[in-house]
Amino acid sequence: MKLKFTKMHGLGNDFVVIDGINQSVSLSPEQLRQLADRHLGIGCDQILLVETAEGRADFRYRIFNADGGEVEQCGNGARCFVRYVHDRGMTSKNEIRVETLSGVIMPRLEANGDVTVNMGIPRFEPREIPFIAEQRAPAYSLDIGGKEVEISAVSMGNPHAVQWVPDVDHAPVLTEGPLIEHHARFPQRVNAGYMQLVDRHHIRLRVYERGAGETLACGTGACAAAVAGIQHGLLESPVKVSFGSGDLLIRWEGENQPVWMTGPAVAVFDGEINL
Ligand SMILES: N[C@@H](CCC[C@H](N)C(=O)O)C(=O)O
Repeated sequence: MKLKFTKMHGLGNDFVVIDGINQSVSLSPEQLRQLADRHLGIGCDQILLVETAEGRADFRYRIFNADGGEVEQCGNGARCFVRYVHDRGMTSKNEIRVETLSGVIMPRLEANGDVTVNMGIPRFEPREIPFIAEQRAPAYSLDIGGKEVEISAVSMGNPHAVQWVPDVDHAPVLTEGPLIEHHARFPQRVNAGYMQLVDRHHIRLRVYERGAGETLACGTGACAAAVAGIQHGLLESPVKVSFGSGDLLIRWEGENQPVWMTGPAVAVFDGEINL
């Protein structure tokens, strides 16, 4: 099968974006892993598949991690998705409704080319994350190989475990991240975020992503970290979230309110691959 694709990224979190409306696409987990492989395929953190909506939205978009697993949500991917459908003339609307596995999100293309996304309402109830705990708490203690680590658990449609560290540059992201990702108390695995407080409106963040490893940036991770910091009274909206590769702006007015994320989306090249 010959497949047309576009390589895109949001702050270096990179994607292979595939138009499943104008070409017929059916990809096995093995083919998805091949596309994502940086040596044997194109290379990316996630594969984004653009499809026709089933409900009353403008589009449906499906997200697959580099390990081939389908997931509910992707913040950087949502911004790239909007640039993709605009750049191809697939819509002329600046604000579009997009179906994802975790519900409808509403991204908006800004005049300067950045994209703002209403990422939906964060969830904290353990069963909604899902996370095994008797009841909701602002923080939980996790046993990571004999060491107790304090995390906040948040769902942005996908699961996140966020912790504070004094210095992200020296955080144990690569050693501890995989243990948190596969921790038995997260039955669907989890994205592990490490945040350093800079001031009440600014954090630095690294994320070990479920199914992809550490990425250069994570949009839902930025939302989850900002929300956890605001809930703990350490941060105030708006929050600038800095990755090594650039910044996202996150706004959240509190419980039962949606999280808004603004940031860039970049197309790198178009290509065609034989699978
Ligand atoms: N990079 C994404 C998140 C992609 C999905 C995540 N790895 C998961 O498994 O939930 C983002 O920008 O949010």
